[in-house]
Amino acid sequence: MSSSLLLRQLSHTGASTRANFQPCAPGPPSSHPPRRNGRRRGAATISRLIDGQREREAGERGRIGPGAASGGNGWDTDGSGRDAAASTVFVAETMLPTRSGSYRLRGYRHSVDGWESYTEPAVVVSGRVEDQENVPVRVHDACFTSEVLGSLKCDCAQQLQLALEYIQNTPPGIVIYLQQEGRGIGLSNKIAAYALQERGLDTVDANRALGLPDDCREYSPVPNILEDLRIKSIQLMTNNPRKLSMLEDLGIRITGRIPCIVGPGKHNQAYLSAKEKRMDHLLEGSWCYWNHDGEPTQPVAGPLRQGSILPSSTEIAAKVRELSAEE
Ligand SMILES: Nc1nc2c(ncn2[C@@H]2O[C@H](COP(=O)(O)OP(=O)(O)OP(=O)(O)O)[C@@H](O)[C@H]2O)c(=O)[nH]1
Repeated sequence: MSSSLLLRQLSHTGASTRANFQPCAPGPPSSHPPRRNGRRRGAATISRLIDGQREREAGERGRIGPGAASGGNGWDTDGSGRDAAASTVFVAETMLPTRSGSYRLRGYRHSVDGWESYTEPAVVVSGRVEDQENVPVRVHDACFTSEVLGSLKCDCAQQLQLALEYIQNTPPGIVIYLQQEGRGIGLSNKIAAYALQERGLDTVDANRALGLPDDCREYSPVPNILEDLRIKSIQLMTNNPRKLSMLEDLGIRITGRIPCIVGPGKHNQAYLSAKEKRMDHLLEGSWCYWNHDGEPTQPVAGPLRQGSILPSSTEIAAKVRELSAEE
């Protein structure tokens, strides 16, 4: 999709330029975790690579790849003790020329289990974000099928492109890219869910039929990365109320929402409608996620809680066979 079309779509919701963007009125005092010693409760420490001994050791053991965050296992984000083992390490920065222009690209490593495993958040930066308020931020989760293969079944790749072009055209802004494929269930589980969607289930029921949560993403790297970049407050580029409230619960100051709506196509119409009807995504371009009573809207599905156990790959494969045979 061309840049101008994308910007027209933002313009439809009033967000085409920074000049005409009106941040939402802030909601009621949020339930941010209190800070201990000036630090956010639950915020992990950002340490530079030089301090990352355990992280280096984990790397040497070859444990790179989806960890607790992407599998959604063992990480409790309900506010009680999420700080225990999470930390984020800045690794390096480079300039990256792309089709949408040049960006600073920053690499991080993030662990929620004391570096037994880790994920690699990447951050795309446009303009000077340090010490700024109201910085447009897109928190984007991996979608191999659309971003690498060009799948038309969802809107993920277009949303990523929209965000990249937005921050390029109206800097400053950042895109935080997290390895949480399939809303956190992982690639093969998402493929299993797609197999069931071919048989008529929607994006929510397909996950449930496999015994998987609707959404088990967690965002613990985000406050650390914002802190590392000294970003004081953000305007979140999203249509997803769950993401807004989860980030707010992590202590992030959200001063506004920038809708991230892309036009529907033949192949993703059903998906977009399920996101709106079943997952409460704000796909009609509303500016505020706070409702008229000043309360944040409630997320429809919580993250996995500590101790939750996902079905094994054998169980998922058996379930797909069983449901296919029932037809
Ligand atoms: N389980 C599952 N995951 C999907 C499906 N289609 C896309 N995804 C994943 O969904 C994630 C993106 O989530 P979305 O619900 O599309 O959007 P969002 O990021 O929550 O909300 P926005 O910020 O408004 O984009 C990516 O990790 C994709 O890999 C699907 O049918 N099933």
